[in-house]
Amino acid sequence: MRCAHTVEQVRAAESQLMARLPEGALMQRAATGLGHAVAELLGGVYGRRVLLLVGSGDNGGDALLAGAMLARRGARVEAWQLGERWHDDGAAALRAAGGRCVTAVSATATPAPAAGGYDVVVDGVTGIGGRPGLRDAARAALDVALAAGTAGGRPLVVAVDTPSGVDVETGELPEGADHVRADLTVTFGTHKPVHLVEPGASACGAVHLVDLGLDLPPAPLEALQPGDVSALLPRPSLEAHKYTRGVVGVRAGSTTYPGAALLSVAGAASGLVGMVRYVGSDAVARTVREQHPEVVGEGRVQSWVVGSGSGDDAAQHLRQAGSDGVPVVVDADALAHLEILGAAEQRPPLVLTPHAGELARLLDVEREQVEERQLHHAREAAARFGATVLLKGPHTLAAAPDGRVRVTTTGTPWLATAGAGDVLGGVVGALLAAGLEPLDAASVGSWLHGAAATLAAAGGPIVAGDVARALPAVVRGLPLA
Ligand SMILES: NC(=O)C1=CN([C@@H]2O[C@H](COP(=O)(O)OP(=O)(O)OC[C@H]3O[C@@H](n4cnc5c(N)ncnc54)[C@H](O)[C@@H]3O)[C@@H](O)[C@H]2O)[C@@H](O)CC1
Ligand SMILES: [K+]
Repeated sequence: MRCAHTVEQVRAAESQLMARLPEGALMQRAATGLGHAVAELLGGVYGRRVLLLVGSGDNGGDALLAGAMLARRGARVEAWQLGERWHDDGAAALRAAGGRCVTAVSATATPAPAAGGYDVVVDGVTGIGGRPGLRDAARAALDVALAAGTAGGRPLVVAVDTPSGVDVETGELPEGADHVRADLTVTFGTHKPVHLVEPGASACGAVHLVDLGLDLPPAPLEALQPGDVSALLPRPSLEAHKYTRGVVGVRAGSTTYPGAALLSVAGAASGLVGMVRYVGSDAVARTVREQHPEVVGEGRVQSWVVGSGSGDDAAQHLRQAGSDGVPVVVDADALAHLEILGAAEQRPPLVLTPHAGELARLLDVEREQVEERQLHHAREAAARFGATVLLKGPHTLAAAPDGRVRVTTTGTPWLATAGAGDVLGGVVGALLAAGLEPLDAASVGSWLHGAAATLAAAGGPIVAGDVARALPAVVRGLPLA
């Protein structure tokens, strides 16, 4: 599991560990990891040109100590002091190693870059102690530094802990203000939300975690890894029969949108449960069975998938599904009718699967607000509706009512195609029927769906049905649990 902790949790764990270590040992651990990561990125150290942008806190201290390590190994290292003060021991170490320190850098007094430019700019302006946005001195220094590439092109950018200027706790970008965009972010101890949550995650580039040996509490934000998915995936036991594996019911599609029925069923019928039932008009049910002969009609189920392409029938389907008391995936047209299910405490467990526009309507905000503050709005909706919310997008979030969130890191931009959401709803419904808790079903379903899309796409275009067809191969390729 990739875990992201809050700044408060990180600080508590760091102070516990610091109390047991000699002074400065923890920062030295961080700086050593940072120095190695920069060396690896550059493919060597000797003769490389390194510029450190150094703020007033310990983030800058990390940069200075890593710079000293690189200077000792033959890099030409320069540090620009962007705050009124900086980490004195770090600056002394850099000087002792032969590095150059430029103090009192301001927006109006930005130094001329070294002749020949820089291979790498290390952003040590702010880390977990920073407020969102870049101050003028940092912005001006960054502009000058990024323009000072070598003959090989613009310098690479390595962010220390977090790209300065982004909101560490939420992954939000400061409105109207600037932030660093890194090629590589080297973080310490654990991930922070910005490393996993968009739009900030994209500003991190690749993320490298340096272990500090922190003793951390459970994380409020996680990203499943292949081994986690494998461990959570329901697998048939030796004694299994079709009913013990779970039965999922699909109430989706209509004569106007028969494709939604076919794709929801395709997701549900990708082999993760013992049986799939379809409930809808006779004409659509016939089409479904022509393409999926294994699908049967109405009867007992362990979960429902409701709403995609249901049109005017969505409310009625949701009421009927909700009256069974089994978990329900509420998608598309059904999202507008949640009140039909009564008060939160009377409802069966729900997984809502909105995209940003649908979630905006549910919360009565603008779509842009949801896109800019995805973590906030996913959590807000999960708490307000007492449901697991799968906010679909380039980096889908699964939020539980208790505040836990999982980020989906699989997927490909080719997945932005009509009907892909219908397949996802079917997969999540199947996992609910197979016995997973709503947060597990939503996050595992989304992970498998993204991985199936990547596998099917293989770098090229796909349609939604390809995702469902690739799903068994993704399951086969999971590491052994
Ligand atoms: N606490 C620890 O034990 C460890 C901390 N480490 C490093 O220390 C960092 C945290 O250090 P700090 O708590 O000193 O905080 P930071 O260095 O992240 O930033 C705080 C400083 O930046 C200034 N600042 C805040 N917002 C700013 C902005 N928008 N623009 C410019 N300056 C701004 C503040 O006035 C303050 O001086 C971590 O991110 C990590 O890099 C590591 O060395 C590992 C150990
Ligand atoms: K930084």
